Amino acid sequence: MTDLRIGIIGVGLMGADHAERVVHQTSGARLVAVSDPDSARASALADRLGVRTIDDPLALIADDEVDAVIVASPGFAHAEQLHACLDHGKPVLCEKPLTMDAESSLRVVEAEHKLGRSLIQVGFMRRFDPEYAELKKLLDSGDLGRTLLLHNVHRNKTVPETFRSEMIVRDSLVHEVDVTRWLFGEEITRITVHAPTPTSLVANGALDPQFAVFELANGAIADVEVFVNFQVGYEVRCEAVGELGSATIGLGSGVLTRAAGHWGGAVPDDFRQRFALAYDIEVQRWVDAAKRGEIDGPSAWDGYAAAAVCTAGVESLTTGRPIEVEMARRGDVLPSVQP
Ligand SMILES: NC(=O)c1ccc[n+]([C@@H]2O[C@H](COP(=O)([O-])OP(=O)(O)OC[C@H]3O[C@@H](n4cnc5c(N)ncnc54)[C@H](O)[C@@H]3O)[C@@H](O)[C@H]2O)c1
Ligand SMILES: O[C@H]1[C@H](O)[C@@H](O)[C@H](O)[C@@H](O)[C@H]1O
Repeated sequence: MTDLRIGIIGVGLMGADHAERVVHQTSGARLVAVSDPDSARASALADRLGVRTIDDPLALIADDEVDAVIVASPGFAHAEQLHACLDHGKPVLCEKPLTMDAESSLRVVEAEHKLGRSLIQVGFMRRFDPEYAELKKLLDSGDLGRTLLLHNVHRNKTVPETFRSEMIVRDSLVHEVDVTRWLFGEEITRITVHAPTPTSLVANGALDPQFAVFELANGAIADVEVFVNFQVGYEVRCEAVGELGSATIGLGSGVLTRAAGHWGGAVPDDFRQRFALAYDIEVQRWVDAAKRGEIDGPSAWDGYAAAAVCTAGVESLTTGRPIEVEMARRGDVLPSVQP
């Protein structure tokens, strides 16, 4: 079968990483074009990888040589670019978040449903991380009994100055929203986001760290510490507590060294090292599925559900109150899709 010809929109940290992945790691796919308003950045990458630049992202989506699109622009640009992909019938792997709020995400879900084809996969890559996948398998096996609690830690070394309190919910906490829904197979019905004393090391007034509590439809609870200016490095941990035992992932059990009066290992700098394998698997499975006219991963509905929880999360952060999550009923929005 011929290669899937891919165009990438937004080639900052994540888009450039995906570009290298498509060129060097992914079989059955070929990178043909990139687009970024920072034209120097786009040209430098395109020259190095031997592909075209197309200034206007919507022109990249419409381009005849592009079969499928990876959207790695900032979240505020996703809605317009996703609708354009749907209008042109092109499969798209869209980095999280699907869009910045529940309402615009629901419009995307509805537009895709109208087409009658699943064209959108959302970049919730933790579902492809071997440790998370093993945890999911263990919980589904029932060996730990019913899962009652989930404790999560999500720390970034630093984030850009522009990353403010709301972004911590919509762009960072959104990962735990997705893994919680996925691990439990249940919706989050209520969210409370607490803002403890912020770190003094950020000058933009961001409420960082945050501590969120998710209440699920089945009565289970998940908690999340999200701290995006932790200084040390990238840490993502998750402990599930069941009736018969617990399981923890993300302890960084790489090489431990003992030398000169110290022992220890390395902490990755950011997500590109910690989740490298997850991104590789995610992109390969998306390419394989796109060639079959399918998706193989989190759907637009999953992106919408996460956006609905984060919309309530931002309200909780600003009011200090627990907020009920308002989510459309799946059967009303997607009448012809199995529950
Ligand atoms: N799955 C993950 O673990 C992961 C990790 C990092 C980022 N992300 C997601 O990837 C996306 C990009 O994040 P990043 O960290 O690479 O950000 P970044 O700021 O490093 O890069 C964003 C790029 O998009 C370009 N851009 C700005 N406006 C644009 C527009 N309207 N159209 C096209 N390009 C535009 C910028 O010039 C920049 O080059 C976000 O949605 C983010 O949440 C996901
Ligand atoms: O966009 C990034 C990305 O999604 C990372 O995986 C997450 O750890 C960061 O907090 C977020 O800012």
